[in-house]
Amino acid sequence: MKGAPTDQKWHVPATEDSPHEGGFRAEIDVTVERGGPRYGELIEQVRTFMDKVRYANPTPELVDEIISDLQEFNAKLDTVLVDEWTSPSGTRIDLPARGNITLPPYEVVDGGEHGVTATVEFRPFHLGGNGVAHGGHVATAFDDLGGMAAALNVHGICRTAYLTVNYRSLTPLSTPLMLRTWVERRDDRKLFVKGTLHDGERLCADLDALFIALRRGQA
Ligand SMILES: CCCCCCCC(=O)SCCNC(=O)CCNC(=O)[C@H](O)C(C)(C)COP(=O)(O)OP(=O)(O)OC[C@H]1O[C@@H](n2cnc3c(N)ncnc32)[C@H](O)[C@@H]1OP(=O)(O)O
Repeated sequence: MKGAPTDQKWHVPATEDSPHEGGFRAEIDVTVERGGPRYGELIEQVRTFMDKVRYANPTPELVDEIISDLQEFNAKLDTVLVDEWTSPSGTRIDLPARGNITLPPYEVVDGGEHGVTATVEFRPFHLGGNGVAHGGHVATAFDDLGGMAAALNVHGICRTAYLTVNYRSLTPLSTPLMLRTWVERRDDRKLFVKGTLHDGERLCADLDALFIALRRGQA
């Protein structure tokens, strides 16, 4: 179990009356095959690159060289672009944060209708200032894992209506932290979600959020 609970039914096949038009796809094609066995290493290299860029002070010559290398990489990827529904970044549930490069890497250790428990590690590039995590990245982790708790509770797609993060103490970088989210109350399509982020015993932040279960075909 890494980017999502693997004992849940993620692959939802489309039926005749649920065409792939408008709203979320009727068929969410979850597979751990796309991108191949080393796709996770690619994502990890991208994250490491962002860590280095955040802290490097390159010479103008090195900047020229890296731009040229990146242009080559981007041209290679241009030949294999697909839509969001079939890109491995975001659907590889076997990888930290489902292989989604935009998320702080987390690993789900438990997840179901009762809520989600995950370890999350903010990377050096998630720096806010003075050596600790940027509050926006903390909110991103809460949004994704709060949304996952809501989705597992209703067995459907949910969108964030509001998300309040209380920053209780500093959130360290490069440290395994424990993030928990759970649905405290459900009122029809409204899911009131709570969450906590701990560094050991210390509470770094907590969450109070509302997620709305989407109607069929809703964007
Ligand atoms: C596993 C991966 C998980 C990933 C999770 C990531 C989640 C995200 O980041 S989603 C992106 C950020 N969110 C958005 O862009 C949402 C933008 N907003 C919207 O699309 C809509 O406003 C949406 C869907 C939230 C609600 O719209 P809609 O479905 O028409 O519901 P609507 O009728 O307005 O509201 C439903 C109920 O919620 C209440 N509600 C809606 N928004 C709010 C709010 N901000 N505060 C309080 N109550 C609210 C309404 O009052 C209503 O209550 P009641 O049923 O008691 O009258």
